[in-house]
Amino acid sequence: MSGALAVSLGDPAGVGPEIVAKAWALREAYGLPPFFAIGDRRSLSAVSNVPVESIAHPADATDMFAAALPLLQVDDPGDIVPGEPNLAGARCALDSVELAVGLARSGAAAALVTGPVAKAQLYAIGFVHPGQTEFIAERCGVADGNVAMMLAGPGLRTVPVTIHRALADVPTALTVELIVSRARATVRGLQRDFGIAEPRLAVAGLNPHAGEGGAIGREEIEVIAPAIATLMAEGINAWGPLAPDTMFHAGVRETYDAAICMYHDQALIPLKTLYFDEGVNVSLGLPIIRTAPDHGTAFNIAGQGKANPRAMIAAIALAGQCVRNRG
Ligand SMILES: NC(=O)C1=CN([C@@H]2O[C@H](COP(=O)(O)OP(=O)(O)OC[C@H]3O[C@@H](n4cnc5c(N)ncnc54)[C@H](O)[C@@H]3O)[C@@H](O)[C@H]2O)C=CC1
Ligand SMILES: NCC(=O)COP(=O)(O)O
Repeated sequence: MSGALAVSLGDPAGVGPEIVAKAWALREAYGLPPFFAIGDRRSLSAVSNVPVESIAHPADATDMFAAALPLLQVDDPGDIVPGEPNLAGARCALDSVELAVGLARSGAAAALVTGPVAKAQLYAIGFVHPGQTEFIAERCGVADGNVAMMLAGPGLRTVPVTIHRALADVPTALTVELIVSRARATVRGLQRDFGIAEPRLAVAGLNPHAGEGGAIGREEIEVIAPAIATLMAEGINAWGPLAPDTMFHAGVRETYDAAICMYHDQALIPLKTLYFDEGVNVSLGLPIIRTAPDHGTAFNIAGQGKANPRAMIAAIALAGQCVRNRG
């Protein structure tokens, strides 16, 4: 692989710096590709003793990686206290992602892995996107509907069609066009980044029992089934709408490569229940590769040495695998 991966540390008061430092310490055990951190050095030194070396350019990271965690410094003008987020930290987290996206877009970084940010903190500094996924898509010039947020574990991949939306708004936000565009992005991503030639998509219903023939809701008949028909007409191997409560058991999981889900928790609850410690969030449909651990900032344990780095390790490893798959 040419070039190191850029890993933003996320909120300086969250577990991001700790799990990135731990991932570096475990780089040989997990065979991780070279990466460099982007963020404030103080957030690392507050939680870890791993050696950290500042770099001026990503090209310097690969040679240094064996001896120290390379760091591109982004200043956080506030106090950094693990577990106590503030707005300066949110600004630092956002600046770090911004820098990392630019490096990935220019080819200076092979891929982008983002540490966890607190959305409420970002909103408080004027961040207008629902999450990092939409922000990165915009910076890459990709329309929101053409990116898919996929959560991936060893035996399950799920994609929510509507993402960070109030549940009350989901039925009106669900359209044939949105389901089709997310599914297309999923198929292209599975082909390009995961090497799956003919991805199989299982499409969930919205209502209990997938609407029970219209008796418990009509979205399946009026929106989801027409979207599936459109996908099938394009030659995409998609089927459903499936009853959401039964499509995640082990036997059914074996029959598809990704589950297209109608809302955030329908997709993330099964994934995090089965694979919280190793779940990866992958943005599909972008010109760059972007992954992240599935979990959040975990302020309640930040700075206590308790954070499990496995999801960050899985995110770095998967980004490296996607780089290789893209060739
Ligand atoms: N990709 C991202 O940047 C994401 C950010 N978030 C943000 O994170 C913040 C907190 O969200 P929560 O719902 O509390 O979810 P969370 O994932 O931060 O924490 C949920 C529970 O899991 C534990 N946990 C999380 N990561 C862990 C780790 N690596 N090792 C051990 N235990 C861990 C926490 O201590 C907590 O008990 C929110 O502001 C949300 O916006 C949430 C999900 C993803
Ligand atoms: N719940 C998933 C999540 O919050 C991921 O959001 P982001 O990667 O778009 O910031």
